Amino acid sequence: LKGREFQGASRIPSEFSEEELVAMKEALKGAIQIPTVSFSHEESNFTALAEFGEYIHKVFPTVFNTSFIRHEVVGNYSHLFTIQGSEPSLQPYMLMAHFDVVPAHEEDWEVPPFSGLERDGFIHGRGTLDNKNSVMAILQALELLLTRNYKPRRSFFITLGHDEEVSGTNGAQKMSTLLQARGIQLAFIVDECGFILDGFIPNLQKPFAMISISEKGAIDLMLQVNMTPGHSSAPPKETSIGILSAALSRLEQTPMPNMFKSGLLKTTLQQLASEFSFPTNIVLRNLWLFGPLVSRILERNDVTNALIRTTTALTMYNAGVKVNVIPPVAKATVNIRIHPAQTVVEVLELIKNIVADDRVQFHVLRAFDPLPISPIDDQALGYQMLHQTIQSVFPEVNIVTPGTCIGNTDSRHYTNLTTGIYLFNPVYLQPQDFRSIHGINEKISVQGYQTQVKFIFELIQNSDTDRKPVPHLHEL
Ligand SMILES: CCCCCCCC/C=C\CCCCCCCC(=O)N[C@@H](CCCCN)C(=O)O
Ligand SMILES: [Zn+2]
Ligand SMILES: [Zn+2]
Repeated sequence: LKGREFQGASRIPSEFSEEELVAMKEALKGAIQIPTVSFSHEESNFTALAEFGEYIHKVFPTVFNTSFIRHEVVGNYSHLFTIQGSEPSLQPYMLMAHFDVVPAHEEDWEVPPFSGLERDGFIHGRGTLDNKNSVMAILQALELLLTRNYKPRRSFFITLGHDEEVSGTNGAQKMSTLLQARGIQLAFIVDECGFILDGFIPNLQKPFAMISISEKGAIDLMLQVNMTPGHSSAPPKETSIGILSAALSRLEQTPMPNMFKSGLLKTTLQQLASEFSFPTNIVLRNLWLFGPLVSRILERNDVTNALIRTTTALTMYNAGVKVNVIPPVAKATVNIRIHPAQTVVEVLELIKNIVADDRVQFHVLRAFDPLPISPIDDQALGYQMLHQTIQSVFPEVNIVTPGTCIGNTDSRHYTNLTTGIYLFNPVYLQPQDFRSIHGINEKISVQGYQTQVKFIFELIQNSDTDRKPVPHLHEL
């Protein structure tokens, strides 16, 4: 299946001049230098968000001056591009990314987080993986295609959110509402989260591509205990702090059920079996027998544990007004990430049973179910387009597997427009890179970024196909 070649249109090779390669990385560096930080729902660096809009106008002039591309600013800072294809019968698709970033504490970094400095072949800074790399790579690939006189057959949208890190309610949610009002239905969406994973599984030497086809749900839950205040010189047997702490400790010490049996990680491991030598390959091929053993091993690692169960993180605690006053109220907030095989209602019930104390009140601050699981069969255009493009751009990657995003992305605001949501950032990710996302020393290799541009350049052309995807060989 080769997109444009099948249509008789000549395919534009993904080859870039030295000058273009340099311009690519310089454009990303400039984007990193704009501190588009989302601090909270109320507080963002609005000046930087506006500056980012001016910046993309400057570095991608062709995108903004092409007759078949419509650009709109939504929610003051987010960007919606409608790229009109020549074949209206082909259902459009959408490429997504976000350009807000989480804060960075400069002192902890080896290289200033908003410097975009290039060192040892890497571009350093907040947003180089999450997710300005995608914002810039999408626009860059389109700019390069347009300068080669590309005109798509299949229409597509590009949405660039400005508030993903604080829920996407002003950006993605508004763009979704706007597209819905226009009657748009999408063949598929591609957003951040999956990667080419390298070094996440012990004894697996080779990298593999994981396309997330669902993402976990979430609950922000506030627990509160009210008690009568009084003098600390004659304390009661139990205080609000003690009762709440005991409840929180029970939550931390009682893991949610292991859902390995009904999760996607099982499929991933079965697909990876052939990459291992004896006896791991036999174990992974026979998970009906070795499943309990394997899932116990997966529980030991924080990332794989997050993939097999709902997790409960104690993130905020507040109590006490003065050292000699028994506090009237203690509050804590727990951030829960729901496994795709469970729901908000089920998890809340489990939480209440674990806490098992009527003095603890529960206030749900925000909750949403996991995303539905997107199809990956031979007719699933989005999955097949990504699969095909991975095979051509990363020929060294043998295995492409579906997975679950353990975080949340803006894509969850678009479930009204499509059933095919695929989360894949075409970049190599090692465990230390994973820790740099929202952590310190986030960076991307220059070559990795240039390959990401190439990937999108090819993905856009591949998506021009009007054929149903042909069956591919399964790894199983
Ligand atoms: C055997 C397989 C091993 C798999 C290893 C998986 C490695 C995980 C790879 C990537 C995960 C990166 C997650 C980044 C996307 C998350 C985006 C994010 O941080 N979103 C925020 C949204 C906040 C919205 C407001 N509350 C979040 O989830 O907190
Ligand atoms: Zn992100
Ligand atoms: Zn993030």
